Amino acid sequence: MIELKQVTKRYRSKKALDEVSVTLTPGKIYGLVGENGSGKSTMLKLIAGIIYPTQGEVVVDGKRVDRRVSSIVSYLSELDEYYPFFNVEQTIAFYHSQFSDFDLEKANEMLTFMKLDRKAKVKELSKGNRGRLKIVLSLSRNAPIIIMDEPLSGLDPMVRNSIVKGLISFIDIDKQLVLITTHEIQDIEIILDEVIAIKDGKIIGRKVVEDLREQENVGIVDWLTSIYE
Ligand SMILES: Nc1ncnc2c1ncn2[C@@H]1O[C@H](COP(=O)(O)OP(=O)(O)OP(=O)(O)O)[C@@H](O)[C@H]1O
Repeated sequence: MIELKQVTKRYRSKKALDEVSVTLTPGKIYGLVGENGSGKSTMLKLIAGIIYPTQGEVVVDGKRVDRRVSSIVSYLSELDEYYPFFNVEQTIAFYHSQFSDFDLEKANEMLTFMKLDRKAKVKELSKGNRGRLKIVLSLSRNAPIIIMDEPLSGLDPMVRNSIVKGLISFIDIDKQLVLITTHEIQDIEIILDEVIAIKDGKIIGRKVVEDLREQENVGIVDWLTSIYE
């Protein structure tokens, strides 16, 4: 479970999150959406314990986050954070050595699914293939919480669909809580349980995706357009 309690985060004079309170429960895939600079990455970094709130508290699985919580949170950052001279196989082996919950068998299945060349040097991979490798690394962990910052950015529109289908088959939805930020809302809509909209550091709406479809007969983009106006 993830709880943000009245969380404000300031970077010098800039308020990136403004008294945000939200509770996310296991067994669901959440989408966090909002314009550039609305505070999405800040929220993910607070949950991962990479940065800390200016006010309020972040609680993950019952514990106040006061340091990096990499043992329970698998965090896929927006940035490329691996050793460029390693090849794909060596990168997988490195992650396996770092995280006790890293599932080598799952990683190998995902590499095959993503059609990644195990011998290719990371620095020589295309942006799209680096994106695929990042997804493999983060989903290969049997961590209770998976947070992914823009997992589809840089991926070709033609392959996004198959990657999204892959995401769902490699997430253990009975046990894991997944939080994804994305601008590619339409591509990811199919796998989301709930969507949370953020604007200027405040949560301005939250919906169960099935309710939007069944009760309001609209998709996420229609709903976002209506609340952002
Ligand atoms: N390290 C930092 N120092 C100063 N300001 C920052 C820092 N990181 C983020 N900000 C500012 O905080 C606000 C929220 O940034 P954040 O990266 O959380 O937004 P975002 O919703 O993830 O944006 P994007 O969709 O562009 O990735 C922005 O105005 C950004 O410029």
